[in-house]
Amino acid sequence: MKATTLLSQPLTETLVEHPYIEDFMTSFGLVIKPDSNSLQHYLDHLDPDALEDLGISSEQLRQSLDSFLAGMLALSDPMDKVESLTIVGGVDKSGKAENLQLTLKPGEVICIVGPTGSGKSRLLADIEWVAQGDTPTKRKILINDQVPDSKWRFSTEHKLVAQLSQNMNFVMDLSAEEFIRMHAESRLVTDPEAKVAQILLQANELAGETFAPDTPVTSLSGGQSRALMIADMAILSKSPIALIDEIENAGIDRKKALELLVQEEKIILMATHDPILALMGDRRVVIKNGGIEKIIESSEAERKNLVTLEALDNKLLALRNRIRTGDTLENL
Ligand SMILES: Nc1ncnc2c1ncn2[C@@H]1O[C@H](COP(=O)(O)OP(=O)(O)OP(=O)(O)O)[C@@H](O)[C@H]1O
Repeated sequence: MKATTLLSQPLTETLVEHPYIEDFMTSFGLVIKPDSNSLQHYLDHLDPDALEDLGISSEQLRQSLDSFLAGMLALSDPMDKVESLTIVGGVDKSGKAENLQLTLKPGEVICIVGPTGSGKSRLLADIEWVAQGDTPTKRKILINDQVPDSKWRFSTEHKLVAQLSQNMNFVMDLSAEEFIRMHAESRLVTDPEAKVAQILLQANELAGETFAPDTPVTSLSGGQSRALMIADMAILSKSPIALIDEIENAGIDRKKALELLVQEEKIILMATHDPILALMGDRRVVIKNGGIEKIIESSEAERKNLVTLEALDNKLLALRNRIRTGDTLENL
């Protein structure tokens, strides 16, 4: 299903095929009915004054709907299986060749490390854009050892990378359960209710503080909304690559979060300088001056130190909790 067809066909068809559009409009206080007009016609004829009363402009609504539909269509379309992703080296900022070919497989966790401005985001962007020597780094990305089909690049329906961004700005007035159900509905899964239940369960396991299914998404804490989005990404997203900026220590079980994504056979790329997360990764890609300088495999000796680091982390977490509850730190 192309977004253009979705906009031009009669609403009687669109709303049956994509029931979540109705939920989307309802969440903004708008009514949409199945009739012979198209979604485009509906959007073009919304009363600007009524929208103003609802606190949203026509452009904002359109933008929000576009990104919402892109996400939904990406979720609902079957994808080819990605068995491997290969980064073919390009050049660093001085033009020096990287001279490497790095192959990543599903179930692997790769950390991207390097100083500020070194090119970590650029590497992630090269992967997301499926670069073919046409970015400043001149890197090339292969999928299953081949130059990939351009659909990965140009179609919002085949997203290679699912990104967990740092800020979760929920604009919709929905409960956690309704929000997840809306995602699940767009998938042709046999039992969407079971998926919804599974996501809520996993999210609660990841979140430090549990939340009820009827909690409005806007009332979730930072850790809870992140936990919800990680569980949603692991269980519903079909994108074979999960890209995660730092999973900060916002009351979320980072180890379980990673395990959940690994279990779903995704390639996980994480830009982080957190020692615990770095050691949980299989490999660390070190970026310097815009190029991949080296690749470090997490060693046994490093992994052993994970226990010590976790103990330190728990100690800091306990101190943080004391600060949170108004305690003082004279006695550690
Ligand atoms: N190989 C390269 N050749 C040319 N320009 C590059 C190369 N790699 C990165 N750059 C450019 O360098 C700038 C900084 O890179 P980037 O934003 O990826 O750094 P970063 O490591 O993510 O930084 P931060 O940690 O501050 O977020 C960007 O403008 C990026 O496009």
